[in-house]
Amino acid sequence: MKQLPTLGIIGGNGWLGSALGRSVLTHGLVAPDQLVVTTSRSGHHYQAWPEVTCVDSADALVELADVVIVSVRPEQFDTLSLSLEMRLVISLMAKVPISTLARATGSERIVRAMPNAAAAVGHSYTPWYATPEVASDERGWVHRLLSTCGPSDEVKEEAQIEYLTALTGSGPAFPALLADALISHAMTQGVSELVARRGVLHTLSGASQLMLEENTSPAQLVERFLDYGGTTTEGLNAMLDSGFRQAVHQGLDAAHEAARHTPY
Ligand SMILES: NC(=O)C1=CN([C@@H]2O[C@H](COP(=O)(O)OP(=O)(O)OC[C@H]3O[C@@H](n4cnc5c(N)ncnc54)[C@H](O)[C@@H]3O)[C@@H](O)[C@H]2O)C=CC1
Ligand SMILES: O=C(O)[C@@H]1CCC=N1
Repeated sequence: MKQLPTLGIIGGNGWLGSALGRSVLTHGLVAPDQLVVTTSRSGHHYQAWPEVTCVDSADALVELADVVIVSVRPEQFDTLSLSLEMRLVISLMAKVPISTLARATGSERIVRAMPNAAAAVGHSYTPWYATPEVASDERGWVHRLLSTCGPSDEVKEEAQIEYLTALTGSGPAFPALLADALISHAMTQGVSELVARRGVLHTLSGASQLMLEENTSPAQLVERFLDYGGTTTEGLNAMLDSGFRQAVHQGLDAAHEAARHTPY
C-alpha cells in the first residue's frame, strides 16, 4: 500500500461515515486533500476542511480513492455498482457479509469494521475483521484509522463481527434506554429534568470509569453491592427479580438475529 493513500468514504456525509471522516482528519491520519466523500441530503460535515473533495456519486469517488470505505445503509448497498478489484475495501455496514462484499466489489482485500454511534465523540469501540488477503502493514493502518474514533480490536472470525454488531455496534442505545428509564423515574419523584439528566449521565459514565480505572469487573461491582446490605442491595434485588437480565439477553438475541439477516 502506498504511504499516503487517498481515502474515499461512500456515505461519508452520513451519521457514521461523517464521524469517521472527521476523526481521521482531526487526528491527521489523512490530510484533507486526501479525503473524498459522497455528498448527501443530510448535510455537509466538512466545513472546517474545505480541501476535502465532495463528489456526487460512488462512481466518481472510486475514480479518486485508493482505499474505499463503504458506509451506506445495508439496504442501499445493493444499488451501488463498485469495481474495486485492486483496492482495500473497508465496510462499516451491518448485515452485509464478506462473501457479498467480495462478490459485489471484486476485491479480496476486505475489512469488516463495526464502530458505534459514540464515534462522533471519539469514544466508539470498534472491532474489525480482515480477510487473509489484507497484508500486515495494511492491518496496522486500518487499526490506526479505526482507533481515531476510540479503542479498536482485530477479531479473528467474521461471526464475531455479527455478534458484536448487536453488543457494541448497537450498544450505545442500550445504556441510553437505561438512562431514559432512570431519568423518567426521577422526574416522577419531582427531580428537575436538568438534575435528573446530569445525575444519570454522570452516574453512568462514572460507573464505567470506576470499572475501567480500578479494573473491577461489572460482576464484582454488582456482587459487592449485593453483599453490602444497603439501599443499593434492595434496588438490585428488585431489578433482578423483575427479569432485568432476561430482558437484556432477549434484546441482544434479537439484535444478533437481525445482524445475521442479510437483506440480499
Ligand atoms: N449509525 C450507527 O450507529 C451505526 C451504523 N452502522 C452502519 O453504518 C452504515 C451507515 O449508517 P448511518 O451512517 O447510520 O446511515 P446514514 O443514513 O446516516 O448514512 C448513509 C449515507 O449513505 C449515503 N448514500 C446512500 N446511498 C448512496 C449511494 N448510492 N451513493 C453514495 N452515497 C449514498 C446517504 O446519502 C447517507 O449520507 C450502515 O450500514 C450501518 O449498518 C454501524 C454501526 C453503528
Ligand atoms: O442499528 C443498526 O442497524 C446500526 C448497525 C449497528 C448499529 N447501528
